[in-house]
Order: sequence, then structure tokens, then C-alpha cells
Amino acid sequence: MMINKRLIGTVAESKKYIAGNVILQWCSLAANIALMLSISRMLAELFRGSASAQLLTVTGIVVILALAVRFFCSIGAAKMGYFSSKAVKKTLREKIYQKLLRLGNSYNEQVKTSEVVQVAVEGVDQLETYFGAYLPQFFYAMLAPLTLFIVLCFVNVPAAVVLLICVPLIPVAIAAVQTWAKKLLSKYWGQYTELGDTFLENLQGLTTLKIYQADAFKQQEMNERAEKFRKITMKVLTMQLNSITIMDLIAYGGAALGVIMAVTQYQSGGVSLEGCLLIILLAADFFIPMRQLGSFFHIAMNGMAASDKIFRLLDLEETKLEITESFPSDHTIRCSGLSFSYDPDREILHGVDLTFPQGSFTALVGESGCGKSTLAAILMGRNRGYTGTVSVGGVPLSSIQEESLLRNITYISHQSYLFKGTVRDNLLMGKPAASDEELWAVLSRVNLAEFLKAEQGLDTRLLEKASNLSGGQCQRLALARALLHDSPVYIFDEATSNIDVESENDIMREIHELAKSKTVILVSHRLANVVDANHIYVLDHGTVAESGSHEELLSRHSLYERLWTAQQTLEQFGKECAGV
Ligand SMILES: Nc1ncnc2c1ncn2[C@@H]1O[C@H](COP(=O)(O)OP(=O)(O)OP(=O)(O)O)[C@@H](O)[C@H]1O
Repeated sequence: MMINKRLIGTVAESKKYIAGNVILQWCSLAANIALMLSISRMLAELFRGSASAQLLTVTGIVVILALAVRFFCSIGAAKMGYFSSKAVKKTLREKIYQKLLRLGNSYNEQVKTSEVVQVAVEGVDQLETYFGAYLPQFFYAMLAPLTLFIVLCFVNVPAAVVLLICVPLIPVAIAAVQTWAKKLLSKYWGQYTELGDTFLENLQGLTTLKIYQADAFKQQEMNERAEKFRKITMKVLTMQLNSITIMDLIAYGGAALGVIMAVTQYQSGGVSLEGCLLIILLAADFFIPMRQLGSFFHIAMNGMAASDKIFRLLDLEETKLEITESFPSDHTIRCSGLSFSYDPDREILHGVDLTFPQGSFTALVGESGCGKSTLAAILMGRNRGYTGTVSVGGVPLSSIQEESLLRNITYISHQSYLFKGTVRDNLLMGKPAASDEELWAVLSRVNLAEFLKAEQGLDTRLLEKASNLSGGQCQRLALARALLHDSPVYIFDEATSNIDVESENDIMREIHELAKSKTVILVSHRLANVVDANHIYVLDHGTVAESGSHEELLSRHSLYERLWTAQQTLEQFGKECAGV
């Protein structure tokens, strides 16, 4: 009945709160039994006309005491539920976070970021109710009917037996609905996320939709999806309401049966008037806990689905612990027979051999989709499932600790991430101890100092993803941060794509400057940027088509020369058009 031992074991701390919750609910039940016992005795005496003032006083005291116990117990139980939920949220979110840290740089190979966010936020929230409400109710729903059965056995055994037998009919009814409900719920969640994705995409691309007047069509598409979702939501609600009706029928039917039993037993002299009244007053209590459990059932189902997702994430294979090597001082990088595929049936790199000597300036060029960025991601430790060897100073890349690798190789792509905050905050990520003078010096190198001086200097605020800066300014700032990082190896992956010529020239000038003292790997589709490289690898469909210096490659009259001529013609044409 949806009790996941592994899940409970994972949040062991919650066990004591669940136990506390059950004990408090049980105390409340005991107080209720005392209350009903006292009331039924008083009613019987009143009926007989022999109620004494003393009995009325004692009943009054018992009523007040029992109500007070019930009040404090229900507050206590709610508190226990809260503590248990708190422990679950804290423990599971910490575990997910630690797992992500252990998965490291390459976590994206195994799980999508959106899934991690969904699991860590919504998934954990769903388990909060599972631990805080469903689990305590599950145990209490077993304990309560047994307690009442024992008490009523002292009053009248046949009535107690009939009531106890009727209780399991509720879980049987729940189990009958479960198989159908599971299928329906998984369909419901599928449509829910699908609708959410479409809605978000259309909202983000609204300007584009307006430009191409495709918004009406997209609206119609979204309406159709929303209508499908409405229908399935109604189905889920109908299923939930129907199952509640079935449970109510069993619960109140069972209680009515108990009442009938009590009355017939009273008529046949099998039970006293007090006993008969007590059975009538307590009959409903036999079923209420199980009925309550039934209404938590749907929450528990969602909790189970969420826990499956959480464990799938927690069970992902991790980087091996024996990875202990530091980044070697000789940082010549060698790839030999390197092959890589994202999908098993489509190989992207086919056994390439490349060398990036220490202190050299090497370029990777080739047509779009030939595998340049894939190679850069392998060198950064983001793509791990390769075959062949990649080594740094003779040490396999896979045995170098990720932290050490990232401290020694700085990667700058065309979409460098800048965070919301000040320019200073972003720059200090590169070198936390840097002084303001150092920050200004590096900003001057990337030609950003003047612009920032006209703003609020280092305290200039950046919006999320630096949306208040131009593309060129973002890249200059990202380069400044990378220069502060001061690592022996730099990889520039199309770092000057989609930016203005002036920014491109500034950035390229700095890259050339950097190449005098560091190992620089430059991935670029624009060949004019790689003319000065010591060595150029030309990739073609995942293989090294040719390599050499710019002059050597031109003299071969092969692929490089063809790409070079095509680009030169295009750029010349562009200049002429601009001149006209
Ligand atoms: N995450 C991914 N999953 C599956 N396939 C991918 C993934 N990333 C890239 N690819 C595929 O791998 C091939 C090489 O992509 P890569 O980004 O390395 O090329 P590139 O040479 O850097 O291209 P560009 O110059 O256009 O950036 C492409 O065919 C692309 O479709």
C-alpha cells in the first residue's frame, strides 16, 4: 500500500516524527473513547431517570479533560507532520544537491537540467505531504480500528467483529481503483508538462510569432491542447470523486451496520443500554481513519511518482572516486584515436589524433557541425563517454580531478554566462582576491573601462544574463573574467560569434596576446581569425582532414584553401556592399 521502504530509510529522521504523530493521534482516540464512554453512561442513567449530580459533574469533568487532550494532541500531531515535512525537504534537497556536485561538469550527459529543477522543487514538495500526512495516517488507520475492536469486545463481541470486518473493504476499494488511476494519472502528467512546454515556448517566442503572423495558428494549437488537458482533468476529478463516493458508501454503510447490530443486540438483551449507546457513538470512528487515508491516497500516488524520479536521479552513475590526479605541470594535450557519439547510432568524432603543445596557439576550424564544439567539451570534461585516449602531460584526462581541471582550463564560449549582480561580482568569480586596480586593468585590456566609467563603474548592475549589455559588451566582460582566472590553458569556442566587428577585433587582439604566454585553443568558423595560429586542424565530418600552419594549408590547395577562398570572397563582397 504505497510504502516505499527505501524512501523512508533515506529520510530516517522523519521516522520519529511519524511515530510521534501516530502516538498523538492514538492518544486523541483514547480520549475520545473515554468521552463517549462517559456520555453513554450519563445518557443511559438519564434515560432510566437515575442520574445523580455527582455523575453529571464527573461526566462534565471527563468531557472537558477529553476535549483538552484532543485539542493538544491534534496541535501536536500537526506539528509532528510539519517537522517530518521539514526533514524530508531538507534531506532530499541536500541529497539531490550533493549528487549533482558528484556528477560534476558532465551531469548534462545523464539528466536534463529541466528535470533536475522539476525533481528538486515540485518532486520534493509532493513528498512533503506523503511524509507529513499519508504515512502517519497509514499507521494510525491500522491502529485505530484494532484499538476500538479491543474496547468494544468488552461491550459486545459480535458488533465489534462486524465493524472490524467492514474496515478492510475501504483499502480493497482503493486497490481496485489504483490500477486505473495510475494509468490515468501518468497520462494526465504527460499532458500537463506538454501543455506547460508549449505555453512557455509560445510565450518566449511571442514576438517572432507576431512578426510572422503565426500567433493565431499557435493560439488555436494551444487551445486544442488546453481543451485536451481540461478533458483529462475532468476525468481525474471524476475518478477522485467516484473513489471518494465508494469509500463513503463503505464507511457510512459499515457504521450503519454497526448501529443495526447494536440495536438488535440490545433488543435481544445481548448488550446493556450503555453498551448499545457506546457502539452507536464509536461505530463511525472505526472507519474515519481509513476513509481519511483514502483521501490521502492520490497525494501518495503523486509522491510515489516523484520518489521514482528522485531515485532515478540519485542512482545515476558517478565519476569514480579513484580520480585523484592533479592537473600536470606539463600541460601538452594529446588526443589519439578519439571517437565520440551522443547517440549510439551516430558517431560524431571518428578516431581523431590531435596535439596541443604547451604554450602553443592551436586552432580548430571546419564547417558547421563537424564536431569542433564536441571536441572542446571533451577537453573540458563535459563529454565523458569517448573512446581512444585524451591525455594532459601524459596523464589520462579521465584521471584528473574535475576541480583541478576546471582551475587550469578556462573555457569561453559564444554564450558566456553573466550573472545578475554588479560587474565587480561577475569579475571576482575569475579571481576572488583581485583588487579594484586589477579589475580596472583587465577591463581596459578588453576596452570596456571607458563605458563602465560612464556608468556606475565596477558597481554597474547587470540584469539576469546581462540583458542590459550589448552582445559585444557581454563577450568583452566574459573575456575580462576569463583573463582574471589566469589559467595555463584557454579554450575559446566561437567566442566572437554574433558580435560587432570592433568587439571581435578587440577580443581577437587579446587572444593573440594571451597566446604568447598560455596554451590557447581557438575554435572558430572564421578563418581570418586563425591565420596567426601555430597549428591549424581542419575538421571535416568528425575527422581531421588536414593540419598545418595557414601558409602550409593554403599551399595544399585542398579543403582549407577552398573554405578560405569562399570566406574571403564573401567578406570582400560584404565590404563592397557596405561601401556602396
Ligand atoms: N547534445 C547533443 N546531442 C546530440 N547531438 C549533438 C549534441 N550536440 C551536438 N550534436 C551533434 O554533433 C555534431 C557536431 O556538433 P558540434 O556542436 O560539435 O559542431 P561544431 O563543429 O561545433 O558546429 P558549429 O560550428 O555550428 O558550432 C552535430 O551534427 C550536432 O548535431
